[in-house]
Amino acid sequence: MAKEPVRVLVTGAAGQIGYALVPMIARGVMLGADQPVILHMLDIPPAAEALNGVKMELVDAAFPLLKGVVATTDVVEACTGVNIAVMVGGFPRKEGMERKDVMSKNVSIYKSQATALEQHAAPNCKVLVVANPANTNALILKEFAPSIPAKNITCLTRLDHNRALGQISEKLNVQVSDVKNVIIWGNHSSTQYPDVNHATVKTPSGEKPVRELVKDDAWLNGEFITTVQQRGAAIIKARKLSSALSAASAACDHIRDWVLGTPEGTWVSMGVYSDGSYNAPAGVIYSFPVTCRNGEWTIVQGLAIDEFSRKKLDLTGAELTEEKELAYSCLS
Ligand SMILES: NC(=O)c1ccc[n+]([C@@H]2O[C@H](COP(=O)([O-])OP(=O)(O)OC[C@H]3O[C@@H](n4cnc5c(N)ncnc54)[C@H](O)[C@@H]3O)[C@@H](O)[C@H]2O)c1
Ligand SMILES: O=C(O)C[C@H](O)C(=O)O
Repeated sequence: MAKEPVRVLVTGAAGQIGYALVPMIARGVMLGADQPVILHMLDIPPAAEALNGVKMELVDAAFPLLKGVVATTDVVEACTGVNIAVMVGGFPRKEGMERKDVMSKNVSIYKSQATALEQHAAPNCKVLVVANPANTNALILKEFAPSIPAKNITCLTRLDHNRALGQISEKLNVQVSDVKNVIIWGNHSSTQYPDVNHATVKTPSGEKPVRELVKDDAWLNGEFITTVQQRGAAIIKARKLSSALSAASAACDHIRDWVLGTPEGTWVSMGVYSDGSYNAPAGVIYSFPVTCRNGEWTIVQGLAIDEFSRKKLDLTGAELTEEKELAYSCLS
């Protein structure tokens, strides 16, 4: 029997990530090739005409899984009945800006959209915040939508996770799909800590630790980390626009693994509401290694954290605590 359609909201759908993301969702990349979808697309009035153009293209693409399109500038209409909300709407960082610089514009958007989601989304709606500062926008959304369970509100660090996999695969000249279990700890910002201490590569003679294969701790503790931390800025410098196709693809990976589950023996990175695991600050949205099953994520516990990593986990945690304060001061 055919599955019932899932309603997926994309905010900021007339923007660059939106333009890359909606066809991926409509093709089944996010929820599977047998899962019909109804797309809800929200943008602001100045982008209404462009949004309508995206809707026209979705119709023209004749996607078999796409069972309907709602394109609107009305936040209540956009949020009504949605099962999944991908929050991309906001103002992107320009060259020379830190993600924090876009804080005040974006947190107020997330405060008001929290209320609309809380009141109108389907029960158990899963929320992924992409717009920067992603962790803190997600936290504000959580704080102002108290009836949405905290476990349903996440932010995107899968792009950073995928960037780390990509760097290791290039360094070792191996398939990216053979590399797994990197971790992004903390904030989706330049303080994030991409950690390879538990990462492995599938080789003809079994799974081997990344450190053993790379045999270059100076690179792993130096250039590898800064390349991943600064990759967003490098893309902005090269394209004069922030990353879009890789961000859209990572958003699909995030939701797919959350809903359909992570493969056995594999974890992924997700920004989730911190319970203080690994002595990260509790009460902020912090990126952890997680596994997913039956639509729920669980933080992977018991990984050894060395002294080098400890400092980096603390540094990015401190930035999130500071961002939380800054966000509240912007809202007051
Ligand atoms: N977490 C990540 O890994 C990651 C990666 C890339 C980009 N980003 C962030 O994603 C966001 C979107 O990036 P983009 O390149 O698509 O930007 P963009 O400017 O091309 O698109 C953003 C869209 O949001 C719309 N918008 C603005 N305010 C809105 C509101 N209140 N409600 C609904 N829509 C609204 C704009 O009109 C625009 O169409 C930015 O904040 C960017 O920094 C995050
Ligand atoms: O770096 C940015 O501002 C854009 C995005 O967050 C990215 O990581 O590419």
